[in-house]
Amino acid sequence: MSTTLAGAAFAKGHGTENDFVILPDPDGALPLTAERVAALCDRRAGIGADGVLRVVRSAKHPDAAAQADAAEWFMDYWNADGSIAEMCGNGIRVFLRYLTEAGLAAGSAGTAGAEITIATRSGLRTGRMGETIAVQMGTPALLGTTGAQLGGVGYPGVAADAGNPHLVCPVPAGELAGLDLTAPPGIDPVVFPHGANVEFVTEVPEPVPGADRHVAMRVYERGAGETRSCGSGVCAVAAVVLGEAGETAGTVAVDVLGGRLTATVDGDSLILAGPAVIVATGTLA
Ligand SMILES: N[C@@H](CCC[C@H](N)C(=O)O)C(=O)O
Repeated sequence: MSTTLAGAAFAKGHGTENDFVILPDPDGALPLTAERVAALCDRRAGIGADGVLRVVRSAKHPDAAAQADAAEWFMDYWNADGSIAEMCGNGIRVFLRYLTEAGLAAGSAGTAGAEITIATRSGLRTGRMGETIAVQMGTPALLGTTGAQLGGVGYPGVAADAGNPHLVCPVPAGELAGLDLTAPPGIDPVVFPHGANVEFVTEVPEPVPGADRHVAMRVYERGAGETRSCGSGVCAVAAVVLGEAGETAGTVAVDVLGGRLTATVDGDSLILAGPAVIVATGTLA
Protein backbone atom coordinates (compact mmCIF):
# COMPACT_ATOMS: atom_id res chain seq x y z
CA MET A 1 0.00 0.00 0.00
CA SER A 2 1.31 3.47 -0.93
CA THR A 3 2.00 5.92 1.89
CA THR A 4 1.06 9.00 -0.16
CA LEU A 5 -1.66 9.95 -2.64
CA ALA A 6 0.93 10.68 -5.37
CA GLY A 7 -0.03 9.08 -8.66
CA ALA A 8 -3.64 8.46 -7.61
CA ALA A 9 -6.33 9.14 -10.20
CA PHE A 10 -8.94 11.77 -9.43
CA ALA A 11 -11.96 13.42 -11.02
CA LYS A 12 -13.67 16.69 -10.24
CA GLY A 13 -17.42 17.14 -10.41
CA HIS A 14 -20.28 19.22 -9.07
CA GLY A 15 -24.03 19.26 -8.53
CA THR A 16 -25.45 22.80 -8.65
CA GLU A 17 -21.91 23.96 -7.88
CA ASN A 18 -21.55 21.91 -4.69
CA ASP A 19 -18.18 20.57 -5.84
CA PHE A 20 -16.22 17.45 -5.04
CA VAL A 21 -12.89 15.77 -5.65
CA ILE A 22 -13.64 12.15 -6.55
CA LEU A 23 -11.04 9.50 -5.68
CA PRO A 24 -11.55 6.08 -7.27
CA ASP A 25 -10.22 3.59 -4.73
CA PRO A 26 -11.98 0.24 -5.36
CA ASP A 27 -9.98 -1.67 -2.76
CA GLY A 28 -9.94 1.05 -0.09
CA ALA A 29 -6.16 1.16 -0.34
CA LEU A 30 -5.53 4.92 -0.54
CA PRO A 31 -3.98 6.37 2.64
CA LEU A 32 -6.67 9.04 3.04
CA THR A 33 -6.39 11.25 6.15
CA ALA A 34 -8.19 14.37 7.33
CA GLU A 35 -5.09 16.45 6.51
CA ARG A 36 -4.88 15.08 2.96
CA VAL A 37 -8.58 15.69 2.36
CA ALA A 38 -8.22 19.28 3.58
CA ALA A 39 -5.18 19.76 1.32
CA LEU A 40 -7.05 18.42 -1.74
CA CYS A 41 -10.03 20.68 -1.00
CA ASP A 42 -7.91 23.81 -0.46
CA ARG A 43 -9.04 26.28 -3.14
CA ARG A 44 -5.63 27.94 -3.48
CA ALA A 45 -3.04 25.25 -2.73
CA GLY A 46 -5.08 22.19 -3.74
CA ILE A 47 -7.69 21.20 -6.34
CA GLY A 48 -10.44 22.96 -4.41
CA ALA A 49 -13.76 21.43 -3.38
CA ASP A 50 -16.48 21.34 -0.73
CA GLY A 51 -15.68 17.69 -0.06
CA VAL A 52 -14.13 14.42 -1.20
CA LEU A 53 -16.07 11.41 -2.53
CA ARG A 54 -14.00 8.27 -2.24
CA VAL A 55 -15.32 5.50 -4.52
CA VAL A 56 -14.76 2.26 -2.62
CA ARG A 57 -16.27 -1.20 -3.04
CA SER A 58 -18.71 -1.62 -0.14
CA ALA A 59 -17.15 -4.96 0.70
CA LYS A 60 -13.79 -3.27 1.22
CA HIS A 61 -14.87 -0.61 3.73
CA PRO A 62 -15.82 -1.34 7.35
CA ASP A 63 -18.56 1.34 7.30
CA ALA A 64 -20.28 -0.30 4.32
CA ALA A 65 -19.50 -4.02 4.38
CA ALA A 66 -22.97 -4.78 5.78
CA GLN A 67 -24.52 -3.13 2.68
CA ALA A 68 -22.31 -4.98 0.18
CA ASP A 69 -25.04 -7.44 -0.85
CA ALA A 70 -27.28 -4.56 -1.98
CA ALA A 71 -24.75 -2.04 -3.30
CA GLU A 72 -21.42 -2.67 -4.99
CA TRP A 73 -20.12 0.86 -4.33
CA PHE A 74 -19.82 2.94 -1.15
CA MET A 75 -19.72 6.75 -1.13
CA ASP A 76 -17.06 7.50 1.49
CA TYR A 77 -17.83 11.19 2.06
CA TRP A 78 -15.40 13.67 3.66
CA ASN A 79 -16.03 17.40 4.25
CA ALA A 80 -13.49 19.99 3.09
CA ASP A 81 -12.07 20.32 6.61
CA GLY A 82 -11.32 16.59 6.74
CA SER A 83 -14.29 15.61 8.89
CA ILE A 84 -16.45 12.67 7.85
CA ALA A 85 -20.19 13.11 7.24
CA GLU A 86 -23.00 10.59 7.06
CA MET A 87 -24.81 11.95 4.02
CA CYS A 88 -24.42 14.19 0.98
CA GLY A 89 -27.35 14.57 -1.41
CA ASN A 90 -25.43 16.38 -4.14
CA GLY A 91 -22.51 14.02 -3.59
CA ILE A 92 -24.73 11.02 -4.35
CA ARG A 93 -25.74 12.42 -7.74
CA VAL A 94 -22.13 13.31 -8.64
CA PHE A 95 -21.00 9.87 -7.42
CA LEU A 96 -23.59 8.16 -9.65
CA ARG A 97 -22.54 10.28 -12.64
CA TYR A 98 -18.92 9.31 -11.99
CA LEU A 99 -19.76 5.59 -11.73
CA THR A 100 -21.49 5.61 -15.10
CA GLU A 101 -18.92 7.78 -16.90
CA ALA A 102 -16.05 5.67 -15.52
CA GLY A 103 -17.78 2.46 -16.60
CA LEU A 104 -18.07 1.22 -13.01
CA ALA A 105 -21.85 0.84 -12.99
CA ALA A 106 -22.95 -2.69 -13.82
CA GLY A 107 -24.89 -3.68 -16.96
CA SER A 108 -27.14 -1.03 -18.47
CA ALA A 109 -26.92 1.17 -15.40
CA GLY A 110 -25.50 4.08 -17.39
CA THR A 111 -28.52 4.40 -19.66
CA ALA A 112 -31.29 6.93 -19.09
CA GLY A 113 -33.94 5.63 -16.73
CA ALA A 114 -31.67 2.97 -15.21
CA GLU A 115 -31.47 2.81 -11.42
CA ILE A 116 -28.29 2.44 -9.37
CA THR A 117 -28.14 1.80 -5.63
CA ILE A 118 -25.11 2.87 -3.60
CA ALA A 119 -24.15 2.53 0.05
CA THR A 120 -23.69 5.58 2.30
CA ARG A 121 -23.07 5.96 6.02
CA SER A 122 -26.80 6.64 6.32
CA GLY A 123 -27.81 3.52 4.43
CA LEU A 124 -28.68 2.63 0.85
CA ARG A 125 -29.76 5.30 -1.67
CA THR A 126 -31.09 4.64 -5.18
CA GLY A 127 -30.83 7.11 -8.05
CA ARG A 128 -32.53 7.16 -11.45
CA MET A 129 -30.14 8.20 -14.21
CA GLY A 130 -30.87 10.88 -16.79
CA GLU A 131 -29.80 14.39 -17.72
CA THR A 132 -30.76 15.16 -14.17
CA ILE A 133 -30.35 12.45 -11.55
CA ALA A 134 -33.24 11.78 -9.16
CA VAL A 135 -32.36 10.11 -5.85
CA GLN A 136 -34.75 8.52 -3.37
CA MET A 137 -33.53 10.17 -0.16
CA GLY A 138 -36.43 9.37 2.21
CA THR A 139 -38.24 12.05 4.18
CA PRO A 140 -36.15 13.82 6.84
CA ALA A 141 -37.34 13.55 10.43
CA LEU A 142 -38.42 16.88 11.93
CA LEU A 143 -37.03 17.15 15.47
CA GLY A 144 -38.60 20.30 16.91
CA THR A 145 -37.89 24.00 17.19
CA THR A 146 -34.54 25.54 18.05
CA GLY A 147 -32.62 28.44 16.54
CA ALA A 148 -29.45 29.93 15.08
CA GLN A 149 -27.53 33.10 15.97
CA LEU A 150 -26.02 35.16 13.20
CA GLY A 151 -24.43 38.58 13.67
CA GLY A 152 -26.15 38.99 17.04
CA VAL A 153 -29.58 38.21 15.57
CA GLY A 154 -31.59 35.13 16.56
CA TYR A 155 -33.31 33.09 13.86
CA PRO A 156 -35.88 30.54 15.07
CA GLY A 157 -35.77 27.30 13.13
CA VAL A 158 -36.56 23.60 12.96
CA ALA A 159 -34.05 20.81 13.53
CA ALA A 160 -34.16 18.04 10.93
CA ASP A 161 -32.39 14.73 10.41
CA ALA A 162 -31.80 14.04 6.72
CA GLY A 163 -29.28 11.32 7.49
CA ASN A 164 -27.09 14.21 8.65
CA PRO A 165 -28.09 17.07 10.96
CA HIS A 166 -29.78 20.25 9.69
CA LEU A 167 -31.32 23.41 11.08
CA VAL A 168 -33.80 25.15 8.78
CA CYS A 169 -34.42 28.84 9.57
CA PRO A 170 -37.04 30.83 7.65
CA VAL A 171 -36.02 34.46 7.00
CA PRO A 172 -38.18 37.33 5.78
CA ALA A 173 -38.25 38.03 2.04
CA GLY A 174 -35.46 40.40 1.10
CA GLU A 175 -33.12 39.42 3.96
CA LEU A 176 -31.61 36.25 2.47
CA ALA A 177 -29.07 37.87 0.14
CA GLY A 178 -27.70 40.14 2.88
CA LEU A 179 -26.92 37.44 5.46
CA ASP A 180 -23.24 37.25 6.38
CA LEU A 181 -22.31 33.56 6.22
CA THR A 182 -18.55 34.07 6.36
CA ALA A 183 -18.60 32.75 9.96
CA PRO A 184 -20.53 29.76 11.31
CA PRO A 185 -24.00 30.51 12.73
CA GLY A 186 -24.29 29.79 16.46
CA ILE A 187 -26.37 26.69 17.22
CA ASP A 188 -27.42 24.88 20.41
CA PRO A 189 -24.78 22.21 21.18
CA VAL A 190 -27.31 20.26 23.22
CA VAL A 191 -29.62 19.92 20.21
CA PHE A 192 -26.68 19.40 17.83
CA PRO A 193 -23.86 17.61 19.71
CA HIS A 194 -22.15 16.82 16.38
CA GLY A 195 -22.77 20.20 14.75
CA ALA A 196 -25.26 20.94 11.97
CA ASN A 197 -25.71 22.31 8.51
CA VAL A 198 -27.75 25.53 8.74
CA GLU A 199 -30.16 26.53 5.96
CA PHE A 200 -31.73 29.97 5.72
CA VAL A 201 -34.82 29.90 3.53
CA THR A 202 -37.32 32.36 2.15
CA GLU A 203 -40.39 32.01 -0.08
CA VAL A 204 -40.13 33.13 -3.71
CA PRO A 205 -43.42 34.43 -5.14
CA GLU A 206 -42.78 33.46 -8.79
CA PRO A 207 -44.23 29.99 -9.53
CA VAL A 208 -42.05 27.24 -11.02
CA PRO A 209 -43.77 24.92 -13.54
CA GLY A 210 -44.27 21.49 -11.99
CA ALA A 211 -43.62 22.70 -8.44
CA ASP A 212 -46.16 23.38 -5.71
CA ARG A 213 -43.86 25.67 -3.76
CA HIS A 214 -40.85 27.81 -4.61
CA VAL A 215 -38.22 28.90 -2.09
CA ALA A 216 -34.64 30.17 -2.09
CA MET A 217 -32.00 28.95 0.33
CA ARG A 218 -28.48 29.71 1.48
CA VAL A 219 -26.53 27.21 3.55
CA TYR A 220 -23.63 27.14 5.96
CA GLU A 221 -22.35 23.58 5.83
CA ARG A 222 -20.75 21.81 8.75
CA GLY A 223 -17.15 21.15 7.78
CA ALA A 224 -17.18 23.30 4.65
CA GLY A 225 -18.55 26.82 5.34
CA GLU A 226 -21.00 28.52 3.00
CA THR A 227 -21.44 26.37 -0.11
CA ARG A 228 -23.36 27.06 -3.29
CA SER A 229 -25.75 24.16 -2.75
CA CYS A 230 -26.55 21.34 -0.33
CA GLY A 231 -28.76 18.44 -1.41
CA SER A 232 -29.53 17.08 2.03
CA GLY A 233 -30.24 20.69 3.05
CA VAL A 234 -32.79 20.94 0.24
CA CYS A 235 -34.43 17.75 1.57
CA ALA A 236 -34.60 19.28 5.06
CA VAL A 237 -35.99 22.55 3.70
CA ALA A 238 -38.69 20.76 1.67
CA ALA A 239 -39.75 18.72 4.70
CA VAL A 240 -39.97 21.83 6.89
CA VAL A 241 -41.77 23.97 4.27
CA LEU A 242 -44.37 21.29 3.58
CA GLY A 243 -44.62 20.33 7.25
CA GLU A 244 -45.31 23.91 8.32
CA ALA A 245 -48.05 24.08 5.67
CA GLY A 246 -49.56 20.86 7.06
CA GLU A 247 -48.94 19.03 3.78
CA THR A 248 -47.56 15.49 3.37
CA ALA A 249 -47.04 15.63 -0.39
CA GLY A 250 -45.82 18.12 -2.95
CA THR A 251 -42.88 19.31 -5.00
CA VAL A 252 -40.70 22.12 -3.67
CA ALA A 253 -38.38 23.97 -6.06
CA VAL A 254 -35.37 25.25 -4.14
CA ASP A 255 -33.13 27.94 -5.63
CA VAL A 256 -29.56 27.72 -4.35
CA LEU A 257 -26.62 29.93 -5.28
CA GLY A 258 -25.49 27.33 -7.83
CA GLY A 259 -28.81 26.59 -9.54
CA ARG A 260 -32.10 24.85 -8.73
CA LEU A 261 -32.99 21.50 -7.16
CA THR A 262 -36.40 19.95 -6.61
CA ALA A 263 -37.59 17.79 -3.76
CA THR A 264 -40.77 15.79 -4.31
CA VAL A 265 -42.36 14.47 -1.15
CA ASP A 266 -45.06 11.83 -0.96
CA GLY A 267 -45.48 10.31 2.48
CA ASP A 268 -42.17 8.64 3.37
CA SER A 269 -40.74 9.17 -0.10
CA LEU A 270 -38.56 12.18 -0.96
CA ILE A 271 -36.95 12.36 -4.39
CA LEU A 272 -34.16 14.90 -4.77
CA ALA A 273 -33.55 15.81 -8.42
CA GLY A 274 -30.99 17.97 -10.13
CA PRO A 275 -27.94 18.04 -12.39
CA ALA A 276 -24.57 16.41 -11.78
CA VAL A 277 -21.52 16.75 -13.99
CA ILE A 278 -17.92 15.56 -14.10
CA VAL A 279 -15.70 18.42 -15.30
CA ALA A 280 -12.14 17.05 -15.13
CA THR A 281 -10.02 13.98 -14.58
CA GLY A 282 -6.35 13.75 -13.76
CA THR A 283 -3.57 12.34 -11.62
CA LEU A 284 -2.44 13.68 -8.25
CA ALA A 285 1.11 15.02 -8.22
N1 LIG B 1 -23.30 19.16 0.56
C1 LIG B 1 -23.87 17.97 1.05
C2 LIG B 1 -23.78 17.74 2.54
C3 LIG B 1 -22.33 17.40 2.93
C4 LIG B 1 -22.17 16.99 4.38
C5 LIG B 1 -22.42 18.10 5.36
N2 LIG B 1 -21.48 19.18 5.23
C6 LIG B 1 -22.36 17.51 6.79
O1 LIG B 1 -21.32 17.63 7.46
O2 LIG B 1 -23.36 16.94 7.21
C7 LIG B 1 -25.22 17.67 0.46
O3 LIG B 1 -25.39 17.96 -0.73
O4 LIG B 1 -26.07 17.06 1.11
